[in-house]
Amino acid sequence: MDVPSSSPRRLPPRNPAHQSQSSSSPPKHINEVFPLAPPPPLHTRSNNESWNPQPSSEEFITPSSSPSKGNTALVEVFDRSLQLTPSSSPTKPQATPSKRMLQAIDEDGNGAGAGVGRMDDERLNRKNNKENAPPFSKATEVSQRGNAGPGLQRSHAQSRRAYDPFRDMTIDEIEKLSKPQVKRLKDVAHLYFYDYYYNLVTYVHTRRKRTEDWKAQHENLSTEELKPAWSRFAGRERVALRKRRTRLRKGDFQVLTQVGQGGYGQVFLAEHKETKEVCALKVMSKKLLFKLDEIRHVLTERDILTAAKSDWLVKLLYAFQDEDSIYLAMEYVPGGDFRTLLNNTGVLHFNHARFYIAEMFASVNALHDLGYIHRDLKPENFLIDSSGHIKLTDFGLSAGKLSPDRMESMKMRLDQVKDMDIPERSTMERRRAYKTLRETDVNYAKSVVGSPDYMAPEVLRGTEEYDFTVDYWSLGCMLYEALAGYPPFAGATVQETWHNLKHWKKVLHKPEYENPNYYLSKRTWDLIIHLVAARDQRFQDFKSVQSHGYFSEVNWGDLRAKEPPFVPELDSDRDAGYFDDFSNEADMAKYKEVHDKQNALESMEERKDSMSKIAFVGFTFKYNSFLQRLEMLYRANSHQQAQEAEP
Ligand SMILES: Nc1ncnc2c1ncn2[C@@H]1O[C@H](COP(=O)(O)OP(=O)(O)OP(=O)(O)O)[C@@H](O)[C@H]1O
Repeated sequence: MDVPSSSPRRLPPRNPAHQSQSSSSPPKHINEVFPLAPPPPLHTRSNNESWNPQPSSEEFITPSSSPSKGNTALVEVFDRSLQLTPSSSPTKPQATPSKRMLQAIDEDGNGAGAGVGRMDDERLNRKNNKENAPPFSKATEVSQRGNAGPGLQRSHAQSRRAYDPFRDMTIDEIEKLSKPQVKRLKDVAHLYFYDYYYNLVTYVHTRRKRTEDWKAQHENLSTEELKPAWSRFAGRERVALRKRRTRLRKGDFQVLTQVGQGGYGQVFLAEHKETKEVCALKVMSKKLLFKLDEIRHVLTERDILTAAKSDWLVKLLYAFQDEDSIYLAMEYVPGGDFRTLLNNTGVLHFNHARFYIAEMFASVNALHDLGYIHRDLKPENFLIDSSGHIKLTDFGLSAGKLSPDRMESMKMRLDQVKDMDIPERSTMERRRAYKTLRETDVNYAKSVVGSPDYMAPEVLRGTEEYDFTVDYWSLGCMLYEALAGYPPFAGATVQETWHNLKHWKKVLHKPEYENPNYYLSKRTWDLIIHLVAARDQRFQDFKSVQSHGYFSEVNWGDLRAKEPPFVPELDSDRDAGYFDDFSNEADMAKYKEVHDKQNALESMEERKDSMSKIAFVGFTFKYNSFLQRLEMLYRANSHQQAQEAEP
């Protein structure tokens, strides 16, 4: 057996083949898998259609030039637009450029200097009105008419109280509205409009601010000096405008290397070509998702990633799609996963195991706080960040139920092994058998059905209701593995593992060690048997876990401040040395079953009818902290409205 190491900073071996990745030399095989797109075509438009330094009609929605005031005003704008309540006429702020400056700009008749055309106010207004048409037309119309009908004339507070969204609906319609899919689309629509308004308002605000700053900085220049400076400024603005109009595509990312292979696609280390932002880009084939009936799961994963504001959960930077694939660009977590750490260390020192299991509980609790159950936790889902702390990823199965195919397959396996004759095995035998199984059965870890080692029996059986404590079971199995060197139900073959799970009560034993210096303390075993336990014997909540004696040395309020046992040694933020080398045949062999299954599915006849665009509505996302704050404000606001409306 491996002797647990107590050296605090011994690092698991790295993968020298793909350490620091540079964007200039992507490995050849990656370009074959993921051909680099040509540079985006330059945006072409007429000379006249360029940025105009004059305040435009769309600026009326910028009530203040001070950012903090602007934010409050923004919420009011959203509030107003959502309520369709007329407010006092929006004021049109007057930018007051210095006379000399305007003179200098206007002198050549083209406004913004050589090469930069100028759109006259009227055309710009027309263009802006067109751009703003859908969300603003109603509100503008209302405020211009000054007579919005009895409902819309009420005061702000009155209209809030009197608003009943179900007023004119039939029972059928109300029922439809209560369905989860419809609720999700409603949330997506909300977010869409927030995003729309946020973009619109901040764009105008920052554009005005930039112009004002520029004017303030150039106040003392002579007329001759002003013209070229203005021309340069206008050029930069044109670039900013162009950028604003482009949608994210896979060609915007330079793939550096592959870092992961999942059941539905690959994960790449990638870099945004323009901003140089590094991310983990998860690419999933739409065809495969349809065929595996996994769309709901991927949408949930995107929803969770979007909602994740915790340091314990991997953050989503962007989500986008094209005809064939969907893309999740997540923060890149460079220290590899907990499986690699376990493989490299064998058995963990008891203090190190405590550190990791406490962090794993904290991350799983962050997911539970969002209202989701993971259901399929395994060491591969826990990533180690650059500081050595844990982050949870892969929320694909947190959608409610496993796919019917997978449930069927699991039930079949449980049924097949029920009468198997398994010899009694000692801890040592089981530890050795597990090691051999992992080493020889290269597909063990990546089986498409999933290795059942960590799954709670009620999830495997699929016949009864279950709750978030199924994740406690999985964490208990991981703690057992970290201390024993094998998960509690691991057998010498996969069938034996299924058999052990079926008879888990009989199979669960306290591990023994060859080295007499090692043993499981009473409190450690007590914790494990309250995690790997029947539903009614298991811990019922996170508080009970936290207050168990095993964690008495753990400061739950400040986990991330504690120095981790291992801190990855990274050459740069593009270092992929802690992940498998996907250009190495031996490393790739363990993904063979996944690839074969994916290829077989890909070549099956397509169900074009179901590949409808509607399935992925609301997938697109761009990380935006302000937007998230706004969403929270909106929720708080709705809550307040609901309370006000109560009799
Ligand atoms: N944000 C990230 N940073 C670094 N590596 C990552 C990141 N996300 C995923 N990976 C790597 O990619 C692997 C596969 O990712 P993930 O588990 O999300 O894919 P999946 O298709 O959902 O897998 P599964 O079939 O297990 O559900 C992970 O085990 C990990 O090694």
